Amino acid sequence: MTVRVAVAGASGYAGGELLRLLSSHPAVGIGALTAHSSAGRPLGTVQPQLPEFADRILLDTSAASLRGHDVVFLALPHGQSGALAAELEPGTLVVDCGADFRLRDAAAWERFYGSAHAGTWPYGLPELPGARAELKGATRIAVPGCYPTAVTLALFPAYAAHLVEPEAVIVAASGTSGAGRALKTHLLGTEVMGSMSPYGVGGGHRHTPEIAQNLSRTAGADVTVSFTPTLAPMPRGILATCSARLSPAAEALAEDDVRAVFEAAYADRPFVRLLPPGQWPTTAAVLGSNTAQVQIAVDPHARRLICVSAIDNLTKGTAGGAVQSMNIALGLPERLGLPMNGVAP
Ligand SMILES: NC(=O)C1=CN([C@@H]2O[C@H](COP(=O)(O)OP(=O)(O)OC[C@H]3O[C@@H](n4cnc5c(N)ncnc54)[C@H](OP(=O)(O)O)[C@@H]3O)[C@@H](O)[C@H]2O)C=CC1
Ligand SMILES: CC(=O)N[C@@H](CCC(=O)OP(=O)(O)O)C(=O)O
Repeated sequence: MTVRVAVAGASGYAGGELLRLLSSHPAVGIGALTAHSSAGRPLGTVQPQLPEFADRILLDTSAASLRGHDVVFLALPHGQSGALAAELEPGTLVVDCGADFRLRDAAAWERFYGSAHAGTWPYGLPELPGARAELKGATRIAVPGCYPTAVTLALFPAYAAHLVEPEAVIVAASGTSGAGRALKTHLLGTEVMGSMSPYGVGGGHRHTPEIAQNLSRTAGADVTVSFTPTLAPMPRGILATCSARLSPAAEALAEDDVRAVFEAAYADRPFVRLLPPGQWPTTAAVLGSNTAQVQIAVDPHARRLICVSAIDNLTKGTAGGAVQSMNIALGLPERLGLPMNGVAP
């Protein structure tokens, strides 16, 4: 079977990573590639790392150019997906890398994104308990944000097993590609090189409600999240350091017992790797791979559980996660076409 796939936003970072992965996916044939300001140009002029598609002319992003495919990936700025998806055939699988359909709470959407809520689609984080059943056969999928992917993978076992209190503190560093390709002053090389800086401090980042939604869904109770993102001088990668107070019952557990809970939770999640004791996740080790590395520690003095994860924001954090969800939706093997190994050094 060949699945005919279109990529909208093929000139952007997420679109480029989708094409890198889809080009070696054995069940996929690449159809239309669309863009906005780069429409009319050959893809090779904006994605020189993809020689296989160098001569493909980027089309305008419209329903007309995207219709007639089995799968359409949308890698567009927030707010662009809803109207476009509504014009595509209901039987087409639409996988949206943007945020438009991630949140269930319309009020939270309006507060953090400042526009009308478009709706809610099945959430494309297959590792979350119950997610695979929801994704199988789905024709609309909302791919998670990159920080929510890193944080949720690190913390969900603790919330699923009620090891921690419903209040998490997260500090995460991201590479600059997380902000997309469009030129932004704070991402100029001279300002970003040799420096780390926080942003969205004080609960203002739009991924805060998405992280809370994932952890609350897992815990079956409201989880409050304090999330501080930071910008790191590297092109790709997220390192998320997450902690939560141990629940009274879990305080008596040895670290090995907590570890056993995480091992069980990740047992059938091929893209999550709990590292051996003493080894810590690094962004370098997951570069270009769809793997999330996780490590945990119990801090008995502070009575907190610390969970650290590393992902490549463009692979597991966007395009890889999107392809993984596509595989499940179409009934293909979850790992098909996805790299488990990274690029190093
Ligand atoms: N970067 C990341 O780590 C992650 C990104 N995402 C999401 O994926 C989506 C794409 O992000 P990313 O690739 O980083 O962004 P980029 O800025 O790199 O790319 C944006 C793409 O959208 C196109 N575009 C721009 N404006 C419009 C418009 N008005 N209408 C239609 N198309 C338009 C651009 O075309 P052109 O260049 O021709 O103008 C380009 O192809 C976003 O929703 C983002 O939030 C999700 C998770 C992580
Ligand atoms: C470093 C950086 O700027 N990162 C982006 C997150 C990227 C991401 O996951 O994106 P979406 O939710 O937009 O899909 C940010 O903080 O806005």
